[in-house]
Amino acid sequence: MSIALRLQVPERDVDLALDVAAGSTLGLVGPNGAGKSTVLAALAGTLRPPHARLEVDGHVLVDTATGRWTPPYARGVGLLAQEPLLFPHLDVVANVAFGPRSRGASRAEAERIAHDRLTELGCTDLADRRPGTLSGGQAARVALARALAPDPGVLLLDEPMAALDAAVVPQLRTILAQVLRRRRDAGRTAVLVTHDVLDALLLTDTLAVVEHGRVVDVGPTQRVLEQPRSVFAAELAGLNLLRGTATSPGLHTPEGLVVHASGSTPPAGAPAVAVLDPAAVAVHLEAPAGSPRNVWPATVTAVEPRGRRALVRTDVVSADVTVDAVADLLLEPGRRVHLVVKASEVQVHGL
Ligand SMILES: Nc1ncnc2c1ncn2[C@@H]1O[C@H](COP(=O)(O)OP(=O)(O)OP(=O)(O)O)[C@@H](O)[C@H]1O
Repeated sequence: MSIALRLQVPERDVDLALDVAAGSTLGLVGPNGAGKSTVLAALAGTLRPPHARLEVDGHVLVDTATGRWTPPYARGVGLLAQEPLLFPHLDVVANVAFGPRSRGASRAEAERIAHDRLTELGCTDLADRRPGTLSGGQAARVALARALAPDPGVLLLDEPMAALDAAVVPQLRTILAQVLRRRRDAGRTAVLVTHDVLDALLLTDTLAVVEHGRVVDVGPTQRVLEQPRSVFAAELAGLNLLRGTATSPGLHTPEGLVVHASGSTPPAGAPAVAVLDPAAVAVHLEAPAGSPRNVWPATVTAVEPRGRRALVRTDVVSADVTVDAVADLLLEPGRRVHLVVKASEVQVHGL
């Protein structure tokens, strides 16, 4: 099912358009308060936006210009929220059977569907349990089975793994990837809100970056993460991003930083971003003399240890260095340093 959404919610400063191809999974990423949940609520029908048009599979479900409004239950849209939200007084089968039952399936048919979904997700053994007796990971799988039971054309996933123990996340991610693959083959569509780069890479085909209620970048997930055009996507991918204006050797930032890059660059004067891996950034206390490389004076703002290495954040870009280097150079917030980066490690992309 394809989705075409135009959405304006002025009181939330949301004004955006999103298109999802049939059979694909769109990821939504962005800072807190950017508008991701607002998009899901508009798709699910739990929010009645002042200005919106929503087409699913060519059918107009919402059009505020004509007064058209399709209530949530008639949209063929399923939602998996962060919390499982299972009915505590019903056993697992009855929870999963609830959707098909309320859409008119007989009790036997709804239970058959519920058992099929539980089998698909490897949790038939939970069928007779009450939600209160399930672990977080088990409850998440049952909640997924319940969301899938009515076979929604569009599945909305609102950070489905955010509330889970880190230990069970990889398993649920694998299950979700299998489910989405099967649904994709049937032309079913999904929209996933996440803060996790692995979720984005493993579960989504297309990634949209939402900031301040606007889509600031959208495209194939790998492109959005590897050639980020927004600071948020760069951070998500663990990369540095500098915004500025393209020049013949690279880029100038509004703060006066000169960035030398290699490879093709956009025409001089065009708005552009420079992208570089923190592992390509060396930290020195003195500027190396006569270096043909990028040398940027910077001040350390934070040091984040990560095993044998540490991410040294500065007011310019971050550097990924060994913990030995942190100790030898006495790197700590406030320390003045010089960051050194080869031009061949910097890519400049037009915006
Ligand atoms: N029920 C509501 N009523 C009014 N404003 C809201 C409501 N929910 C969210 N907002 C506002 O709308 C804007 C977008 O919020 P939204 O929850 O959609 O962002 P988000 O990207 O999902 O954030 P998060 O990652 O924190 O969940 C924010 O300014 C928020 O304060």
